[in-house]
Amino acid sequence: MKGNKEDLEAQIPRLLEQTELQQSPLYAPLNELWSAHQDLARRIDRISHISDGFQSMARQREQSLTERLNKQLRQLEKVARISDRYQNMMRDLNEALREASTHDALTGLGNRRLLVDRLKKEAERFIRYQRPFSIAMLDVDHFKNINDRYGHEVGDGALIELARVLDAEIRDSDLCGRWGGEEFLILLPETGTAEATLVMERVRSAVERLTIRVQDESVGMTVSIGIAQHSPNNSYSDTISQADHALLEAKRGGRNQLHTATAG
Ligand SMILES: Nc1nc2c(ncn2[C@@H]2O[C@H](COP(=O)(O)OP(=O)(O)OP(=O)(O)O)[C@@H](O)[C@H]2O)c(=O)[nH]1
Repeated sequence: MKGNKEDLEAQIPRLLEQTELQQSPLYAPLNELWSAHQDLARRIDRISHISDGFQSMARQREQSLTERLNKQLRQLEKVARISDRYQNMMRDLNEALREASTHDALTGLGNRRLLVDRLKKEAERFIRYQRPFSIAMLDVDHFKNINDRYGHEVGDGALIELARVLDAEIRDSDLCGRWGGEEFLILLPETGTAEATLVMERVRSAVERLTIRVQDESVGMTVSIGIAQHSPNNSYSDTISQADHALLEAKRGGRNQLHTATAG
């Protein structure tokens, strides 16, 4: 069919050019038919051109839409990554803030706020279940001398070492925190005076054995300790006061010793 069409398209113009055929009655209708055919072919050509253009435009639009979507997707992924990182940072920051608000920066032990919090809970437990607990107040003897003689930095180092020993000597269920300066508080849950005295004597003796090296010198320290058992009708701060008074007695008694508050 294709071959025939090509033949005809070559043949007809050739026939129409032959002057001797122009006399034929078929000449005029053939000429007219040929012009109409050519007109139609030109129009079909134009339409297919337009359609091609339209298709490539649609393809381009489709491509640029895909590109735009991919770009947006990449941006969203980036935002999600940043948001993940931001959330992790916030979590770490919260954790650091929580740690800073409940722990002492120098020794790493719990601070006064954490101790008070635990003391309140222990006092509530006492009211509900009558579970005994004791408090030991501990103060470094003549600590000022260490600072004055070796400097504040050595004093800081001594407090860090002391905190390590205190923490190592108590039980997991006990809580040792820095009450302030060179004063520490140890909370002993489920513990009456007799048992608290045994634990704290162990602590006192461990501190006595502790020495810190300052150049060629070995520097030692001792602690005085006041113990009080929480009792009915007392608030937790009453018990702290009793332990404080007992500590004062231990200092008065010559330091490096324990004193236990009388019940009441
Ligand atoms: N290096 C250092 N020293 C501290 C810190 N907190 C408190 N001190 C010092 O601890 C010393 C406490 O001195 P005092 O209250 O006179 O008591 P002390 O010398 O321990 O004597 P007694 O308690 O009576 O045995 C002061 O010199 C404070 O400056 C600290 O974080 N680092």
